[in-house]
Amino acid sequence: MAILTFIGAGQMASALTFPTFENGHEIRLVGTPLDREIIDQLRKDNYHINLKRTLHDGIKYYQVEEMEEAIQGADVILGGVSSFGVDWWADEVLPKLNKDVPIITVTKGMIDLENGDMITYPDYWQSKPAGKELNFNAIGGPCTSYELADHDDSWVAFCGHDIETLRYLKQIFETSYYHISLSTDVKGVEFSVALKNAYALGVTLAVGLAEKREGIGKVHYNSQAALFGEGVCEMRKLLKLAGAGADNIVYGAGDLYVTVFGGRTRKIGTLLGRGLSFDEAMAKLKGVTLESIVIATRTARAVRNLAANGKADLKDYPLLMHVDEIINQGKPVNIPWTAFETEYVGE
Ligand SMILES: NC(=O)C1=CN([C@@H]2O[C@H](COP(=O)(O)OP(=O)(O)OC[C@H]3O[C@@H](n4cnc5c(N)ncnc54)[C@H](OP(=O)(O)O)[C@@H]3O)[C@@H](O)[C@H]2O)C=CC1
Ligand SMILES: O=C(CO)COP(=O)(O)O
Repeated sequence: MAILTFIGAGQMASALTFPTFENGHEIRLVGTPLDREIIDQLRKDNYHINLKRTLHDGIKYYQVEEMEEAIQGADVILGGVSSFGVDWWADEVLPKLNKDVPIITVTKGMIDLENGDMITYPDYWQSKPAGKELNFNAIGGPCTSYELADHDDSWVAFCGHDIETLRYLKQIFETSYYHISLSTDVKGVEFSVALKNAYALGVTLAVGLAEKREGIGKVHYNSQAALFGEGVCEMRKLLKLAGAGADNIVYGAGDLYVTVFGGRTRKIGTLLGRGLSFDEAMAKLKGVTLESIVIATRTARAVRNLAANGKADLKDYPLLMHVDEIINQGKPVNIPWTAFETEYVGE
């Protein structure tokens, strides 16, 4: 049995208590300053008010001021914040961690630098003085929290620089329904699953466009599939541009699929496709975790910066550029269909 301390009691970290608790480990779930109500309710009856599932009886719950007690004696630390909590995690959590205890984080995203370089969250945390000596690992791949809690079969990738640590983590987390590949290509896994959030917004514009034409609830798949194909194509190019292994597209494409059908990003793409302005759509979704906006903005900015230095061609990313125009320049949805067309002539 190992002692696992999860810091951040959002939906994904809380869903991961299912495989790990069922494997017989001691689970300590610590809330962020924003998770107070979640922890209060869990302490009463194990019910998670955002995940909308009852967690296993026996999990230990901690408010943020009890974090140090929860970290004492832990064998693994799991980071559960979203992109919006990355700096809180860097400032408030990293200084309390021990270099001999592996860390695994669920946060999907990346940070772009002024020169257009893109860095993963594990690399960002490692660049902090308190993170220098820590052993960061991360989870990527298609896995909605509520479906994991329901024991639907899920296949993800654990990535990190040390394969022995990854193997150790895998035997702690893996169950008959939570399947884990391992990869030391951290950039590849992390970028792939970060990018899917930008493109999930792009694909789900088609959901809203069909509803705008034919009424709410009307579904068409041709247009969604066309945007999905273009999205995967652009993600693959972006992986190469960022210096990451393009084979990792397998995790990003799977993640794009699940997010289009079951993720929160579907909500914003659909509203924009129906014709709401960006501000109207955001107002309707107040309180929903929408990382797609952050990732699309950062990715488009990185590509524009690289293009300005002759290292990228904006014409290779028409869907990303259009998503950026919609969310950052207030432009209406007008899918650039002809920009997706290609011509291939064999040898
Ligand atoms: N690796 C994987 O397999 C998967 C990863 N994910 C990713 O996991 C991450 C978390 O997702 P999920 O749990 O669903 O999201 P939630 O919104 O449920 O949880 C986010 C967590 O981050 C905290 N947080 C948000 N903003 C701040 C802040 N400014 N300071 C401190 N803490 C903050 C939240 O507090 P509060 O609850 O109050 O907002 C909460 O603890 C995301 O990056 C998501 O993309 C999602 C699915 C699968
Ligand atoms: O990352 C996810 C599934 O793998 C969930 O995506 P959303 O944040 O859009 O819900």
